[in-house]
Amino acid sequence: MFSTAFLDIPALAGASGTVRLPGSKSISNRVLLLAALASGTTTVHDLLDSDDTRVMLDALRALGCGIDAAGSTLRITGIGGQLKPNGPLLPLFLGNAGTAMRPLTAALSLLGGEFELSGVPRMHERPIGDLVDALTQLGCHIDYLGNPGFPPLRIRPADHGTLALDTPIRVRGDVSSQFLTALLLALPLAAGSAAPTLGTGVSSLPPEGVAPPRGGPSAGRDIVIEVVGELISKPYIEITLNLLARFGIAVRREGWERFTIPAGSRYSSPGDIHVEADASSASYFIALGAIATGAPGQNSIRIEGVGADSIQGDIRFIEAARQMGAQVDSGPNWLEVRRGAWPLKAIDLDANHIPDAAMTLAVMALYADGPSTLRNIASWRVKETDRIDAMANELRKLGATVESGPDFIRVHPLAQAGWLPASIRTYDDHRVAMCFSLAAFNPARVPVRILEPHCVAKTFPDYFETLFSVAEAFEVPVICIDGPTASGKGTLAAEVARLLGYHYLDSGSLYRVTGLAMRRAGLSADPQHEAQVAALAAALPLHFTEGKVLLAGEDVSDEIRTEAAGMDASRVSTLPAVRAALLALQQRFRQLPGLVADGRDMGTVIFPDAALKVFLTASAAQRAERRHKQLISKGISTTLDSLRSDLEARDARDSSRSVAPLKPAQDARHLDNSQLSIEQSIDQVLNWWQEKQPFKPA
Ligand SMILES: Nc1ncnc2c1ncn2[C@@H]1O[C@H](COP(=O)(O)OP(=O)(O)OP(=O)(O)O)[C@@H](O)[C@H]1O
Ligand SMILES: Nc1ccn([C@H]2C[C@H](O)[C@@H](COP(=O)(O)O)O2)c(=O)n1
Repeated sequence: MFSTAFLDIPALAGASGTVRLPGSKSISNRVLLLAALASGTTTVHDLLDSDDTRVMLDALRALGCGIDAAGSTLRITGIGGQLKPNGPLLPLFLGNAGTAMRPLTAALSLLGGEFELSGVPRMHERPIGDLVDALTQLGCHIDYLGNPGFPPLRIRPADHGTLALDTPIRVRGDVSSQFLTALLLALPLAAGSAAPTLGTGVSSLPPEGVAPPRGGPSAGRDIVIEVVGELISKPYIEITLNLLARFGIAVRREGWERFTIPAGSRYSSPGDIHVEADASSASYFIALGAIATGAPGQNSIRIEGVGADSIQGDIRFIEAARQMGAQVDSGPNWLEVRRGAWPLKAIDLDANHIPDAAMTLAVMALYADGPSTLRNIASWRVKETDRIDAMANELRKLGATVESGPDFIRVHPLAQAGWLPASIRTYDDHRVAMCFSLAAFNPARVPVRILEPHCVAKTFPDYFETLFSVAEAFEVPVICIDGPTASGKGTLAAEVARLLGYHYLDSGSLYRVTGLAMRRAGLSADPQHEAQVAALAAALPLHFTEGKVLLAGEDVSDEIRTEAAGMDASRVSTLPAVRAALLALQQRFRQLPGLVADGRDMGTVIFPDAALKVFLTASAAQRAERRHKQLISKGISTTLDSLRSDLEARDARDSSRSVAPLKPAQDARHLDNSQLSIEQSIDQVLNWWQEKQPFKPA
């Protein structure tokens, strides 16, 4: 995941290949709650691992569920609809996860116990009043701890004997379908008791030491929910009903107005359950297939984990994408998408059935042949942010003309000359971040800056990595930092790479490993061994992982850092055949979203077209002192004098060799950091980099 302050996506030329997407958020959090309420153990496969599922899991753990994770499989031992009695007040933090806040509010109101449910500030602006009204009408006790109608909430135990289950429970369906989902998921707690009943006559005794089952005299009867107002986002209700059925609750539906949970309903674990890949997340890659072309013969994006027969409503995004011109093929659990009509065809769509995925259409509209209108999307205004305003603002920054109203957005396409390089604000909304990445395919070849890209952690932590695995840039940006030994190149380059979210190449380590391999093979850095050492360099079984350098699986990170290994590297690097053998390996590090490379010839030979080249120096005295400190801190004893004469010898050899000598590139910027702190050097390089970027401040 990119945890940087911003992520610059260079202009993208095309995309092709296969992506496997993370599990559906909607299915994951519903399955987690149902598994928690059921008795027995449920094994969940391919669960989404994200912020929203993490807050749900934390809450369920706090409620007493057993949770064991192994790879992409999770085993949940449910509480069987029973809380341990007389627990203390339990505070539960639910982040910005509506799929946790709403259903847990309903379930905890019926479970008994005292709870305080809170979230991030935006969660405290997301309405929950209609659900609280429905639960209060039923006899549950919920208090607002902040603004009426919004979390945070305090929940106190309800008296199950007095729950008003004789009359239908009425809930509004026109603000968020999650209110109805919450009731459907939770109300079997009141219907599923096996205590004496009015309707079925079934009875049994609770196990010893466990609180009496929910329900009391009101249990054992059908529970009816009536929807007030036109129900929005119906496909999400279908997911809810589908999963309830998997857990043994067969809800009867009459139209979209009336839902009946049959008397005696009781959650029963299906044992194993698989989570489909997220259809809303698939929308970005369906759009990618529709917008981008790939190399000849690789002209499609294949999406694995979800197919057209998905139970998720957002799968109907495919219909909208097809309407805009995408060619979509599908099979069991896969989709394949390629560009059809180009430019895309403008669309006028009632997008009420695909509210989340429809945001992707708003960005696709920039590539269309006329204005596109998305209607009936008032729910966008009460999501992670006001998505109508957010999309309109950010699309305008790209240069687009956008009209919007209470429940619609109209986006005009952009001509090549109209595209602007924009810093996209993401409003802590994962979907804003993800869909605006598609703007990087613009024909004007301007880059796109995504601010706070880590917000994708809500549902798709590796979104950008997945995009970059199939996308191709016109040019991947490179920053080169060359200079003599111990000038601080590595320290500076690694930190600049981290702050920009770029890859990092420590080219010296390749020469150091070659020197080590040479020694181990009993060779020397002399012309008579040049071909053999070059052959070793060309086939180095090298692997970089978590800051370690592995040679044929062996961790050689420390061994290559000694002064003797540095000298060997310096010697081996004078051999032209070795340098040639390492050329392609170094250039392969140039990958999206960018690269920071340090060494001696990064700017002169390996990446001569780099956008920024820095030649870093410091006085020999300073460098010897820094290296001395560095070695002493590692417990290696040495003297300042010997270090200084070694580094001067190394500088002399590196600068005087015939091939790719250490020297500043003609267009390099010089930075003498003798009197600068590490932070000052980093700031200087980042300022130089920013000066080269076309983005206006956000
Ligand atoms: N501006 C600076 N001020 C003070 N110390 C610094 C500065 N930059 C780097 N250092 C310190 O100097 C030491 C050497 O830095 P570093 O290993 O990054 O140098 P290098 O140029 O990559 O060396 P080599 O080429 O030998 O790998 C480190 O301990 C680092 O913390
Ligand atoms: N691009 C490079 C990088 C390194 N070398 C050689 C010369 C150095 O003395 C030696 C070790 O490099 P360090 O790890 O100290 O950066 O490797 C080179 O020739 N070209």
